[in-house]
Amino acid sequence: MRARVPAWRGLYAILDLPHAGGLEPAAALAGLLGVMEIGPEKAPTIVQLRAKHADAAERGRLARELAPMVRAAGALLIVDDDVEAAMAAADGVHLGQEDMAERTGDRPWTEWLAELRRAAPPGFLIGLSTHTRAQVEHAAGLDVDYIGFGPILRTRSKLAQEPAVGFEELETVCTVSPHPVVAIGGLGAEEALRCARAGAAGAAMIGALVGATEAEVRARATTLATALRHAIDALGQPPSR
Ligand SMILES: Cc1ncc(COP(=O)(O)OP(=O)(O)O)c(N)n1
Ligand SMILES: Cc1ncsc1CCOP(=O)(O)O
Ligand SMILES: [Mg+2]
Repeated sequence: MRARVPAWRGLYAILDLPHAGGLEPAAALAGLLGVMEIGPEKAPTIVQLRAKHADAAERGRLARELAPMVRAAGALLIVDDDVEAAMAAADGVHLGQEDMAERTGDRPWTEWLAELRRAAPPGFLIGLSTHTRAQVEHAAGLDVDYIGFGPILRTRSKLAQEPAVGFEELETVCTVSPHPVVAIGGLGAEEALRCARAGAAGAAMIGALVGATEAEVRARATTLATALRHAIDALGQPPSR
C-alpha cells in the first residue's frame, strides 16, 4: 500500500495504547511485527497507532519512536486521528466521521482532502471510517485510499460505538465501495474469515491481538494473519476495490 494503488489485503493490526496487556508500546509493536517473518506478502503490512489518551506531543513522540521499527520490518504505520503526527513520522492517517467533521467545519470534505494530499508526502495513505451505507456512498466520491467499515460486531475496545452492522451489510458494502474495505469491530479468527469471504480487503483488530507478553502478541498476530491470508488466497479473487 506504499503506492496509492492498494493491492494490500490481510490483517490490519491496531496498537491501542495504553496496551491492554500492560506492555510497553515498543514491546507490543515488536510482537505485532513478528508477523512479517511469515513474509511481507503473506503478512499484515499495516499497523495503526491508536493512542486516544495521549496528547499531541506524546502521540507525535510515539509515532517517531515506533515508525523506524515498523519501516525496518517492511510494514506501514498509520496514525489514528492525528494528521500532524502522521505526516511528520508515518505512512498515513486514519480519520473517522467525527474527525473529518471537526477538521473540515463548513468546508466540503473533497476540498479539505485535496489540501491534505497536496501537503502530504507522495504515497501518504488516508483511511476513513464508515458506519452506514450512506457514509460508504459518500466516501465513494472522496479521495481516500481505503474505508474502515463497522463495527461489524459489538466491540469492547471502543466506548462510544455505532450500531453493529453485521456480515451481510459488510458484503453489500464491499460490492458498492470503489475503495478497499477494512472491516473492524469484534473480530477474531472466525469473524475475520467471514469478512474475507464477504469481500473485505482487510480485517482490523485490537482485542484479538492483545497479549501479556511480546511472544503472546506475536503468536496471536501470526496465527490470525496466517489464517486470514489462507482464506484470502483460497478465495482466489481480488478484494473489494
Ligand atoms: C481501520 C479503522 N477503522 C475504523 C477506525 C475507527 O476510527 P474512528 O471512527 O475515528 O474512531 P477512533 O478509532 O478514532 O476512536 C479505526 N481507528 N481504524
Ligand atoms: C476503533 C474501532 N472502531 C470501530 S470498532 C473499533 C474497535 C475494534 O476493536 P476490537 O477489534 O477489539 O473489537
Ligand atoms: Mg478517530
